[in-house]
Amino acid sequence: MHSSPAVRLRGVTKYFGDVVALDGVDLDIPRGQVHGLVGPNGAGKTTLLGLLLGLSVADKGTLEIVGAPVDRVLGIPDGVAGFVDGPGLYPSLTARQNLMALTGLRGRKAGRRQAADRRAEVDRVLDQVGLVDVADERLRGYSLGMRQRLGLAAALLSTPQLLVLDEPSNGLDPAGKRQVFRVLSELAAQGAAVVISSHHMDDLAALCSEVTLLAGGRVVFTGPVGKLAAESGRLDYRVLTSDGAAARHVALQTPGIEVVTGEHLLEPDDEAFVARGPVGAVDELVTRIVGAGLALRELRPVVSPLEAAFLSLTGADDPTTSQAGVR
Ligand SMILES: Nc1ncnc2c1ncn2[C@@H]1O[C@H](COP(=O)(O)OP(=O)(O)OP(=O)(O)O)[C@@H](O)[C@H]1O
Repeated sequence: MHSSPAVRLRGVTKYFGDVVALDGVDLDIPRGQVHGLVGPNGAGKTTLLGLLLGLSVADKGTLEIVGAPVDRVLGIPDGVAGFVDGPGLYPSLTARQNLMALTGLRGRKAGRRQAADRRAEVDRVLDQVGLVDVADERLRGYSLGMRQRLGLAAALLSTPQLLVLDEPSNGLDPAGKRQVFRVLSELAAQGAAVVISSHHMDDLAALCSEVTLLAGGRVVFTGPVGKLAAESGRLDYRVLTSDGAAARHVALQTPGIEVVTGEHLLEPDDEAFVARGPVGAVDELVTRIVGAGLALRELRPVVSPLEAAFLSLTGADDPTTSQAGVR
């Protein structure tokens, strides 16, 4: 077993001209987990992924990947695979030809390998990502989701200890997403670290054991998803009862509960209302509604706990902006 984390950053700073894209980032990402990077636009997520992939170098600080210090030179560190801005593959070749070409390149580095071994490896990764049936079609005709899967297959060829992906579910249908998530989870279960960046809170909640929240180039939070959700002081719940007016009155009398108004939060003529408060106050509200002889027909978070934490920690949790999370 390896004791070093998959990623260790200390004081990492990256400038683009006057812009500070990363500002003194300290971060440890353990092996054996899918780790999510989340944050508003321009937070520094892609910049961080680029450093892990050796696409750029830090201006200050130190970076260690799978136990080895990263020098200030461009180039993908040993044991790392992945891509940002889409996988760089040849559109005029088939999926299988692309992957064979990649194993050929690697073969040159690691000594010649038998063509049969390479073919078996290519078949293995094609099967993992569900592209066997279309493996002999040219990429030119591939959809975005198929290209994403092929990019993942290419990354898996090297059995990475650190896999880095930007929005891995882009373009994937629900079945494709499930398959890709299973592959990522299996890789993590085998001891690798998988670092993904995403704006999709549902995906992050489903896939990641830990997340790092970046804002303005700084780490605002890093740790288990459950802990992040708990940091969100207040949650918004849609409350539907047998008597909207009476329940609203009960809510207004319940300590810690605020009734959030705003047409954007509800359907027109909706009997429901939105109650905002910490979990304990919402518990009390439910008890009071039932105690008042009203039937509670629905109680559901308006945004997921992860999204609520994101909004609160990045300072975007006023009612106007939280409507972005309302479906
Ligand atoms: N090549 C570049 N040249 C100049 N500025 C850059 C460059 N790359 C990133 N930046 C700037 O650095 C900051 C961080 O950008 P980055 O792309 O890392 O954010 P992000 O969190 O990935 O955002 P998004 O969610 O929009 O993809 C932004 O202010 C961005 O404009």
